[in-house]
Amino acid sequence: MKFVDEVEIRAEAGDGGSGVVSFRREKYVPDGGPDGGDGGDGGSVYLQADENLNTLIDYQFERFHRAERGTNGQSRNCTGKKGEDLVVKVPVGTRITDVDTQEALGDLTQHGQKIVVAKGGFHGLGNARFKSSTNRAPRQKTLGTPGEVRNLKLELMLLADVGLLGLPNAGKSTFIRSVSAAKPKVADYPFTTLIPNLGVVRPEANKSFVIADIPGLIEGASDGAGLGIRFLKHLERCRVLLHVIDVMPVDGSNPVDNAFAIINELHQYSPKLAEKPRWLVFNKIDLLPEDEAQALCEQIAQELGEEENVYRISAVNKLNTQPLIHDIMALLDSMPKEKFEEIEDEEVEFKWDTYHQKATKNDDDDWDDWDEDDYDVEVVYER
Ligand SMILES: Nc1nc2c(ncn2[C@@H]2O[C@H](COP(=O)(O)OP(=O)(O)OP(=O)(O)O)[C@@H](O)[C@H]2O)c(=O)[nH]1
Repeated sequence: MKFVDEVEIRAEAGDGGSGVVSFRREKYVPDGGPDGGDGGDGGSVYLQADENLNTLIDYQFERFHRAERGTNGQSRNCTGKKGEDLVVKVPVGTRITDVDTQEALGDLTQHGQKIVVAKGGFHGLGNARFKSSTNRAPRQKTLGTPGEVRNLKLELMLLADVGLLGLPNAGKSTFIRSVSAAKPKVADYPFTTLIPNLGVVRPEANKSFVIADIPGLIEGASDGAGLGIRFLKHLERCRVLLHVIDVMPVDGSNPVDNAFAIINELHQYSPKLAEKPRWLVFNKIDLLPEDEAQALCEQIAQELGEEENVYRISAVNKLNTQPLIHDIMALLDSMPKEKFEEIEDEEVEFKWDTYHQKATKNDDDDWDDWDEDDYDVEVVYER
């Protein structure tokens, strides 16, 4: 299972500076020779892995990355200045592909690893370079070459940092929509149409985390069918759970009973997930006057035996959501980072159950003439 963060950027290296034509002119030196200097090389664009980043989201807002061009040469044999390189930081695990040629340029798998994605142009030559015994006053020079320009696709496998729990209708999707800055792509879902809701939350520039709904926790996913187990394996690596509780369920049910139902299900479903830090998020507090909402949430939290890390929000109105996401970011920053390793897909066992031979073949038949129509092959696979 993969959550893929994907962005396209454009990397433009600097052009090389051109060489110049110039001659030495000094008093009392009548025929000063050529002194036109070379240009400077253009700067290149590099991508470098940085373990402090964990999504590519910043590059959705910042697509163009240009390195400096080299300056032209000058008289008195002065060489132009080399254009400054540009180093673009990306998270460890980023895969880079050239969009136009589909060429894979590489994977950045270690902190600090750096690759050049657009090479700076080469400098042009000044006329001093063309001086020879036969041509003492050359008027030749060359131009700098253009810097490389590439459209790049950056892809990153994401881990969900935060898992959302809650009954249907508690407001999980609304919450993800209201706090997220982008939606990563969900790839690889061959067996299901049940797509988890995902969002990248970006409390400030260069800081982000991934939040994921836990779909089907209640509706029988514990039988292990399809997505349930695979998704759960992925989520077992999230670092905090948010338990979203509807303070005013439309069906008139009791929020405490509802919360206990989720907690029980969680323990049954995945003891590993049940051990994660779990914060209570009371949602839809806009439906009640403030003091009533506060009293009700305190009472429910008390009945659940959870006094710490309790939040009251209205996902629809984005009320109090900012302090919550800042606290999550602070918690995640304080925890050690998990490295991404792709979780192996559940094995599908192929069982060749029936293999009927229709035609009778003699041992001396030529097996190269094997024709699959001669056989009635049935494949049964069991999960
Ligand atoms: N008044 C109010 N309504 C809300 C709030 N948050 C969500 N809702 C409403 O509650 C309903 C359910 O919200 P969803 O976000 O779809 O809930 P969900 O938990 O994702 O539900 P499932 O997708 O069924 O799991 C929608 O009609 C929302 O508009 C809120 O803060 N205040």
